[in-house]
Amino acid sequence: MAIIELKDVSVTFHEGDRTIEAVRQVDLSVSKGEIFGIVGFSGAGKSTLVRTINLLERPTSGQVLLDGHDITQAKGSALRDVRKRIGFIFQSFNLIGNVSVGRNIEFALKAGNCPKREWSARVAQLLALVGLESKADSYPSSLSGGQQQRVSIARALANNPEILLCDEATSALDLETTGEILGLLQRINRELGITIVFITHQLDVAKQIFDHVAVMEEGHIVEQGETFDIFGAPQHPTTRALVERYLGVAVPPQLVPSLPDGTIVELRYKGEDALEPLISAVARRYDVAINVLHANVEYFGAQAIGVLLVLVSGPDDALRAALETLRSRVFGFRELDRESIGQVDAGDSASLSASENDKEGKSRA
Ligand SMILES: Nc1ncnc2c1ncn2[C@@H]1O[C@H](COP(=O)(O)OP(=O)(O)OP(=O)(O)O)[C@@H](O)[C@H]1O
Repeated sequence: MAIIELKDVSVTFHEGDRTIEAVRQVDLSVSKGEIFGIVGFSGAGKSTLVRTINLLERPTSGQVLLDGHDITQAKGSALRDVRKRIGFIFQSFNLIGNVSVGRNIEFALKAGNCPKREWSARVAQLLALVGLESKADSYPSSLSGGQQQRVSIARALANNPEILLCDEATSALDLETTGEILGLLQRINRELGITIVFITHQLDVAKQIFDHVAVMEEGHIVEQGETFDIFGAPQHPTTRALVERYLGVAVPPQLVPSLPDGTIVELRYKGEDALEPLISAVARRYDVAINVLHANVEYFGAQAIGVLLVLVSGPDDALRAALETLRSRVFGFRELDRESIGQVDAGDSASLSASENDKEGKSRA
């Protein structure tokens, strides 16, 4: 059952003479209890879209539904109720620096009308949940980034929300701490049944925890579905760029001129399919040479996706027949242009990361 539905949602900003269509006609449905991810280029509209869910941003048109109820125009106590049902965590933690960790959480309890006599027990319970039992009296500045994000998670859960929105919640953290925070969020999702909507530009995050994913570009959702399907067989160029960069199928440019004649093909396959026997069988049957240039296997949840870059060479007819057989036996098949293969990685990685420069550029725009 859908806990969040966005129907034909658009958000338009006006800055002087400029009109910015940050979100365009988005339809989205998030099921109760899942972890739903939104990925895309910097400036694609991800944050704006997610902010419409708790009405931090009002849609210019379209509807936001929570549990089937239209909340788009919620005001006053109805709006407070919506906000209570939805927790929010950010990349920058947003803790109040001059009060203790415990007080940070108490502010949220107060805002949610929790009786004062229950505060101290609730703070202890929340800090235990995030593994920071001993930190109630510490100040945020004395904590590591990962610990600060744990506090912000505890604060976001103070009023027992049904939904947790995470905006680049791990982007400021190192790899190990990211893994710990993702583990905590997964536990919160499973044990407390909290639905999570998570924005990220980090495919590593997406592949570890998303059940479903939506890919955004220029305000539109260009592709959405089960994470494994979307990343395993990406259809849209933006998704392909994300996946190609992540799976690292590019060949170093300096190697390209030295490759023998032939066709370079990217084969994508489900992890359990063994490709080696297929490759040797095809090579033997058509008397062509098949050289593996690059191989990679990545796990998306429990499922693996393999990518193999091969160079197939031989007489024209045999080559065509061999390629057709390979095409019919894998679930992703793409002939690559020699000129472009060596360049895929660098260009995409620069443009896909939500770097500080991107953000500064955006705020100047
Ligand atoms: N309050 C605002 N006023 C004007 N323009 C805005 C506002 N908020 C966002 N925008 C613009 O809307 C577009 C989408 O921004 P948004 O922050 O939603 O993208 P994003 O995909 O989350 O990017 P990032 O990953 O860099 O955070 C951008 O062009 C941005 O400059």
